[in-house]
Amino acid sequence: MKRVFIMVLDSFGIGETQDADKFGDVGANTLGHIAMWCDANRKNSDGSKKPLSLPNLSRLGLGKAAEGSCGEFPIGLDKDAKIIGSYGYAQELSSGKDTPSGHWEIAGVPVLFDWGYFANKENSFPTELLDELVREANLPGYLGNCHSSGTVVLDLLGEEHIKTGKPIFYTSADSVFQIACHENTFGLERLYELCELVRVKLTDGGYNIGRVIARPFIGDKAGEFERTGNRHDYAVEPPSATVLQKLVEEKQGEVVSIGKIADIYAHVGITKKIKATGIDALFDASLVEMKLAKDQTIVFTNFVNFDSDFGHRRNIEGYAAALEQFDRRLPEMLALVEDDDMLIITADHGCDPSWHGSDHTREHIPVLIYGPNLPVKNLGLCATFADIGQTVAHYFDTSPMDYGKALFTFS
Ligand SMILES: O=P(O)(O)O[C@H]1O[C@H](CO)[C@@H](O)[C@H]1O
Ligand SMILES: [Mn+2]
Ligand SMILES: [Mn+2]
Repeated sequence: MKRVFIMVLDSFGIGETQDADKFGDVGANTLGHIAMWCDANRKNSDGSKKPLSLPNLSRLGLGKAAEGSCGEFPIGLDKDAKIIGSYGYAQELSSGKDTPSGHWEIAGVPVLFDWGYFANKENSFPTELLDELVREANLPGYLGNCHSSGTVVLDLLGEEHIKTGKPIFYTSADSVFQIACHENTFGLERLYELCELVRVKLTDGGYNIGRVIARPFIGDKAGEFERTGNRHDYAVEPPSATVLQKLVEEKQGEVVSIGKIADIYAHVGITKKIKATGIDALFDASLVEMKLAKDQTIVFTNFVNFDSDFGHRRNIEGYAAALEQFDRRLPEMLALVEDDDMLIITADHGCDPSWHGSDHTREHIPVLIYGPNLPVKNLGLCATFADIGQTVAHYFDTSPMDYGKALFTFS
């Protein structure tokens, strides 16, 4: 039975890439800096040090992959862990350090063109586009129109939004048009409709923007607003067939999306979609689908919370605790990996919570691959995230991907 389980820890980078200077990210290291922070700051109740503890990811080779990536073993992780899988680190060929680029490249399709960006920090969106939106969606106006962190912008403009009914438009260093609206006062369906309109305008207008993101929230006043699990991403389609699409079309296989995966691939090459909110719920859903998975199936989960709740929020302590929570549950997942299966634990970019600003960071991703019948070896540097997609293509014996090299041979 052939099954692949891909777990993306969204934003879990393990050290700067060679081209990090182009992104202002020289020195960024999501895992390394979390580990350093824990070693320096975290204490047990008796006052003793409480370093980062990831024993199960360490058994999959995380510490050694990170050491390969940046030259330093993450402080606190177990250097002597008995390694049970293959481990390495990958650099990104894609031009951006965003979620779709990272995921598409993992599935064998790097983004070699340049996305469009709204580069201006203030008055970020073109006036003619905003005017059209106001007219066609019958809006009383808009708020924001700037670069911002999505939680900061709520504290700043959430109350005014409730009072005026004007949606909050904002963007970031990514190729995104984000819209925050109150679920009750503005209405969730109305927010989705507005996003759909913006998606059409951006595509038809040739803006080349990767995603429109609906950011619904609840609460009554600044400091108490909360974003809900009803976030919805409207992505463009990958430029060519991903390994997901090849498995479905060439082998009549199944691809089960858990969390944001379906949205990220614009629903192309996905046969089943499960939504879940929070690391535990995403983990639970992954276990359920792994148990149900038949031959020729990929179960593909995106753990968005590492990025959205901790990376962008620059919350080092929270990121560390979330990693430990994931790690504690990992034995439940390892127990479901059968003889011919392949479990891949990886990431889509970095988002160093110790870094300036609130954007992603250009980093290597970990490539941790486990299966009872697979080799245990150091994979070293993978020249592209697409090595993962090519490995999966070889494993399922689909037509090969244009990018990446298979990390193993399969008989
Ligand atoms: O600050 P929030 O709203 O979480 O936004 C972040 O989430 C977007 C999608 O990952 C990124 O482009 C970044 O802007
Ligand atoms: Mn991401
Ligand atoms: Mn992000």
